[in-house]
Amino acid sequence: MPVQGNTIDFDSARVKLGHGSTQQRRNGKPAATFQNTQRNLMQNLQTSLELDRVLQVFFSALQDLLLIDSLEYRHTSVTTPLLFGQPGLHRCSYRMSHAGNYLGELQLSRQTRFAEDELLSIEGLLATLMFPLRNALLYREALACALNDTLTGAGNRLALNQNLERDIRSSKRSGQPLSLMVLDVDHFKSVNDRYGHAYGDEALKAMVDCVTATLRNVDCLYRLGGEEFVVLLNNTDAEACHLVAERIRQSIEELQFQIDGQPLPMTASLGHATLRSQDDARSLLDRADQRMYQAKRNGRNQVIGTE
Ligand SMILES: Nc1nc2c(ncn2[C@@H]2O[C@H](COP(=O)(O)OP(=O)(O)OP(=O)(O)O)[C@@H](O)[C@H]2O)c(=O)[nH]1
Repeated sequence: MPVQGNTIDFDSARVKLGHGSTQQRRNGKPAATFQNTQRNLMQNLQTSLELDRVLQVFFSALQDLLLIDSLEYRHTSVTTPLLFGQPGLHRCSYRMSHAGNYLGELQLSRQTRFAEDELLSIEGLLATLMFPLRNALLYREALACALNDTLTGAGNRLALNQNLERDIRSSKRSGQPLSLMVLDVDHFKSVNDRYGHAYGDEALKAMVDCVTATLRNVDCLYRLGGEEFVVLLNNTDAEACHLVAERIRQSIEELQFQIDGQPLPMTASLGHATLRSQDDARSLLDRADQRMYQAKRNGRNQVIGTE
């Protein structure tokens, strides 16, 4: 597939912007088209800090000016590339950076080859995208910091509160079941006491990786605090939740975590609960929590899902 590649540092792109704006004449379109597009783009890009939205606005503006079939955006912080439109045969791609900061890779495509003056237009508009894109990436990063536990990368309590409220509303509206489980690592104090806090941290991270690997992409793990975690399972009834909880319990038991080459056996106790019509976030969490304590009292390393 033919690719016209470019590395674009936005400082130099801004120089090209002046050049491009005087030369924009495509298929008989008046020069004002580029300037109008750019002016509209400037205004519309101010309306959102969401990366998806910013790129969608940019894609629409490009399509106003040029024939473009698709836009694909990749960045190390974005797990799945963001794709708008249907990819065509010919592509031009840009690796974007500003003041030494990597801003991602953007690829445009269509069925016919891009002409030089079109590439100039694209670069001119890319310069307009620079600050909104940088701000959207910073916003994303700030959100991730605000909503994730810094040690383990699991969601934090704020994220749990937000998502649980949202999921309860959606479950009550749709009638789809919603379950959650509370997980607490067993005898974790003895890990810290025996090996030190730093190794305790490593053990917690390994446990979180293990639980995450056991979950579907749509299921989320949150750290309530200390060695206590919550897993939120949408569209999941009590029976299915029990199976998932049992799978998690087993995978933690089988986790081959080592400290200085020595195996460190780890287990966890889990309690789960499924949303009832009269439940709110507090009562649902409390019920799962009580069952987790029941599992502790029963001897730990087990799952309890009914009273
Ligand atoms: N390394 C590390 N330890 C933590 C962290 N947060 C909490 N802890 C420790 O986790 C331990 C929890 O101890 P307890 O509440 O007594 O529970 P436990 O020893 O796991 O015993 P049971 O829950 O009854 O099975 C304490 O030693 C805390 O210091 C953390 O971020 N890192």
